[in-house]
Amino acid sequence: MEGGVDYLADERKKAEFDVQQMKIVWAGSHHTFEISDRISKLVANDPAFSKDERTMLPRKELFKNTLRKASYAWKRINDLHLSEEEASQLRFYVDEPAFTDLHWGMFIPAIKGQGTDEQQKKWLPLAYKMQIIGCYAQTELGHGSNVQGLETTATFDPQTDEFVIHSPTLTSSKWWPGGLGKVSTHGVVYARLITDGQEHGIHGFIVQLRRLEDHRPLPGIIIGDIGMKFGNGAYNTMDNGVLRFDHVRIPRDQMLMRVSQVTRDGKVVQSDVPRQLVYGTMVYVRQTIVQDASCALSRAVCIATRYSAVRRQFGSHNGGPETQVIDYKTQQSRLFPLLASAYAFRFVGEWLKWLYTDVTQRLQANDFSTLPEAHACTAGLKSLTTSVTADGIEECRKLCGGHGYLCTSGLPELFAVYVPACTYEGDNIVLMLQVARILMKTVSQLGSGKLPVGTMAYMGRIEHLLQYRCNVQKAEDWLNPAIVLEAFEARAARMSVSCAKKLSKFANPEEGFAELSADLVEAVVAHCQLIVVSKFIEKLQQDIPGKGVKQQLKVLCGVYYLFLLHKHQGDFLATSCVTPKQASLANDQLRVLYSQVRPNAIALVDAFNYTDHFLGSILGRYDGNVYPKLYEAAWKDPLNDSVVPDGYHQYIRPLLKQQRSAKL
Ligand SMILES: CCCCCCCC/C=C\CCCCCCC/C=C/C(=O)SCCNC(=O)CCNC(=O)[C@H](O)C(C)(C)COP(=O)(O)OP(=O)(O)OC[C@H]1O[C@@H](n2cnc3c(N)ncnc32)[C@H](O)[C@@H]1OP(=O)(O)O
Ligand SMILES: Cc1cc2nc3c(=O)[nH]c(=O)nc-3n(C[C@H](O)[C@H](O)[C@H](O)COP(=O)(O)OP(=O)(O)OC[C@H]3O[C@@H](n4cnc5c(N)ncnc54)[C@H](O)[C@@H]3O)c2cc1C
Repeated sequence: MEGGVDYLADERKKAEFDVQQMKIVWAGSHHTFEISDRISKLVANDPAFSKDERTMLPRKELFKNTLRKASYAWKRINDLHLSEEEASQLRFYVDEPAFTDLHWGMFIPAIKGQGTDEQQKKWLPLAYKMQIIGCYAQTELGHGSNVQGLETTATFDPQTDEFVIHSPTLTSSKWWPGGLGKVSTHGVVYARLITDGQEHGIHGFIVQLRRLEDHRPLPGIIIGDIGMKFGNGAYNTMDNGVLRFDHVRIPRDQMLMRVSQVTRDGKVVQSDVPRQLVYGTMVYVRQTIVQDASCALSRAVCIATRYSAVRRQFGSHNGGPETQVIDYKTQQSRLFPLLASAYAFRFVGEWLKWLYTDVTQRLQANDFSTLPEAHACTAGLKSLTTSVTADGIEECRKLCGGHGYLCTSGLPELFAVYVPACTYEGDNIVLMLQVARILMKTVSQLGSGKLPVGTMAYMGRIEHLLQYRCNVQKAEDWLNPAIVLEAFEARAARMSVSCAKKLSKFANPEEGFAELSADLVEAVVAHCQLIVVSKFIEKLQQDIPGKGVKQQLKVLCGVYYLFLLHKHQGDFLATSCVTPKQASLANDQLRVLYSQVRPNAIALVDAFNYTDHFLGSILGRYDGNVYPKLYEAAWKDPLNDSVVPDGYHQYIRPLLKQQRSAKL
């Protein structure tokens, strides 16, 4: 509590579980909880990190303010000797998109993943100390999704042992990289490698963009910001940039050479590392985006849940209080599945982080066998979780009625910052189609004796899944995880097999794939939902201490999968995985679970342990003191600086005068 009366105290008393233990489950461990709790408070209590008025600042001031915060954050990180984990928590809780996200989140990982040991030794210490600041310059004006279509060229000049980086067309201008527009001194620039007149595909190059002395662009380089983006404040704190090269020369050893090398005489040598590792940074970031989805969704859900308990509308009896809107079943059926999804994404994000760490360790030992699984899981889950989260934030805004539309609710800015996650790091549909290719390949190999592995292993039981009949007889049967898993597996397998059968009728598989792409995306959604459900169920098999904690998670898990079953009952019925009667029983059980969530709802969002600073929402205040604070905030709007607005004499008075004389 941050002082004063707690208007949600009665709600908190209803909790049937140990909230402190749930906070630890949410954080992942005691250790992460301790760090995130300490650092979030450190940020919240430091006025230099205040977020007030961010949505009202003009772009230049907003950007300068972000620079100030980023530089102050760096000072705090050094003064307090924060570890890497603490530093990244600090940047997270400062909660303002900035060039540092790209420097730490993409530039450094690109060098780590694609640079040789020597290159890492040379560049990483400079980057770690922020003596250089980097961005990830891949997307161009003409191409983003189609990476092979990038036009920037890197032509090897054997005379000088240099690459010549060039933007041959307007559409080859780099366009979008965050941190590029006004800050980065360097970039990992993706370009078409050309040696001896021959093309060798897309590779990354470390290119210095600005002079370290005065920050001016180096000769042959044009850089700027691409302009205002969606929303007030929001992602406009980021300098997404445009960049053009006019025959800019860099030394040969600035091509990232872990995947392929160019020798002194211009020969291209492939190492035994797969080519796809050039895309490795995207796999890394997609994995962090899945973790971030649970943060963004939980944040919106926390706001909507607290406000739904404060807000009362209709239903007063004999002058008593009106009904809290959270008690309306329609409110619960919109809000609680999102609450459950936030927890589900938390656990699948945790698992994905494990998978990524495992793949990285294998890659270091030259074992590339799990790379396709990592690509499929990161691409599919990034798509699924960001789409649900973006829609979920908007649903939370609607759940807060009119006040949700105010900037002071925090929801408009959260939405504006979050929605591009459906596009960056791979457009969600484009990524789903990548997973579809892998799914179809898996189905086509089923007869060959090659057993599917990892998250596709269930396909290995295809005969059984095609014959499966669900044996749910009463609503409570839907609480049995084994029954649920089989139903989700059968649905996903049948949808994939159905697509594969249709595909096989096309003489040209590429044409068939294009024609069936909408159906394929639906099959991929079913496959990805199965992954999330199965990881939630796996989580429940762990030892989870704390009174009532596991029980609450079971309820949320049930809400998550039964909501999906209800929402996608068309899929389940069309594939004969469940009967109409069983679908109806699932919905009956879902209603029972909603009533079990209700008394715990506030405690379940308290378990996210968000400070009021981080939430940035009057509606989501911990103490529920919404109305006086909304009233107070309105008066701080610059429009209320004067009683009579600027422009009155120019525009309003003449209008009123003209109407008066017309009447007379
Ligand atoms: C308010 C809060 C603010 C503060 C928040 C702080 C906390 C934030 C935390 C997290 C958020 C992170 C924020 C990030 C900021 C955003 C920055 C954005 C950056 C970008 O957008 S960078 C640019 C990203 N671009 C893309 O993603 C492009 C998408 N396109 C592609 O990936 C590819 O081109 C393609 C895969 C779609 C197609 O490529 P290509 O034609 O070459 O390939 P195919 O022929 O289809 O496939 C060939 C072969 O390769 C396999 N493959 C493809 N990709 C991969 C991969 N990545 N890894 C491994 N393998 C891959 C594919 O399966 C094929 O295999 P087979 O040959 O069939 O076996
Ligand atoms: C806020 C933000 C930050 C970004 N930061 C960076 C950065 O730091 N560095 C960087 O390099 N890039 C960055 N990007 C660029 C981003 O990665 C691309 O915008 C993204 O990969 C999508 O590519 P695109 O813009 O080419 O979309 P397009 O591919 O042009 O998509 C347009 C439409 O076409 C559809 N489509 C495209 N291809 C297919 C297909 N094969 N089949 C079916 N439908 C298809 C898409 O689904 C979409 O509906 C950023 C973008 C944003 C919005």
